[in-house]
Amino acid sequence: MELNVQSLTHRYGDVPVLQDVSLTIASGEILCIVGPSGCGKSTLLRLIGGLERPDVGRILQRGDAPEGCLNPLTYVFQDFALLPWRTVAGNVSLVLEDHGIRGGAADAIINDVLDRTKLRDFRAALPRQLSGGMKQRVAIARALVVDPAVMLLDEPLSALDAQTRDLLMEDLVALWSRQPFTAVYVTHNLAEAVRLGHRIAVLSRRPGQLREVLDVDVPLAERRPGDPRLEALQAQLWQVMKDEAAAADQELLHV
Ligand SMILES: Nc1ncnc2c1ncn2[C@@H]1O[C@H](COP(=O)(O)OP(=O)(O)OP(=O)(O)O)[C@@H](O)[C@H]1O
Repeated sequence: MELNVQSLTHRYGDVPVLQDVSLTIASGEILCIVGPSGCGKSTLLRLIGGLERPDVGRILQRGDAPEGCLNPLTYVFQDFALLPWRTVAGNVSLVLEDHGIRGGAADAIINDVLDRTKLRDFRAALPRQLSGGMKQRVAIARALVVDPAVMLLDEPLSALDAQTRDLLMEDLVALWSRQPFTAVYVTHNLAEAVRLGHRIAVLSRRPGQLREVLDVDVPLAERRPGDPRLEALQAQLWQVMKDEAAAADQELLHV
């Protein structure tokens, strides 16, 4: 399924947050959204996911969701948002229960997704027993279990240390390589964007306007930390963002 974001403009009270943002997210593509702090990245994701309605503009979903898709759009948040009293398998199964899928049919789907996210040995663990990286794997498994048409990820790795972030990025690439998914991935981390995005959309400071969309021509599976092609792209991104980030920083200081 392709997403077509058309001329989104949004404000909260007197504060304009997004200004005339248009984007297309192709089926099977990971689009990263970067931009200075407070420029409206999370707002854009919420509008795309239908959690809020834009003041102006619209989001069109084109094409069919995958066969077996239970929810066309699913979220992965920075803070994992797991139910602490449910096991790993229990957190992942919740949405299946909501759809009336139980017993053997549910087990087969859960086992598959736990295998794909390297969680099979942890199915009976509770969230409090897990590291941050494992908790986020559970959140990713919970998002994948509905076979979404599009995954919406809001700073999913920001709460994790650098090594864990790197492992999770490898896992996301492996997941995508095995079974490509469509994703919109918000991050303030440019290294993450060049590692995971097929394209990277750069927003200006608030109100966020689309400054540039860069293609990352290196195949996902070939991307490694320290790759000079990715570092050059990251430098190019920073060049686009630098003045905007500095201005956004000043705004925050003087509020
Ligand atoms: N529900 C809301 N009500 C009022 N203002 C809001 C609401 N949500 C966000 N804002 C404001 O809108 C602006 C954009 O917020 P948003 O979280 O979308 O930006 P962001 O780019 O994701 O920020 P960050 O990089 O800091 O996470 C900010 O000024 C924020 O304070």
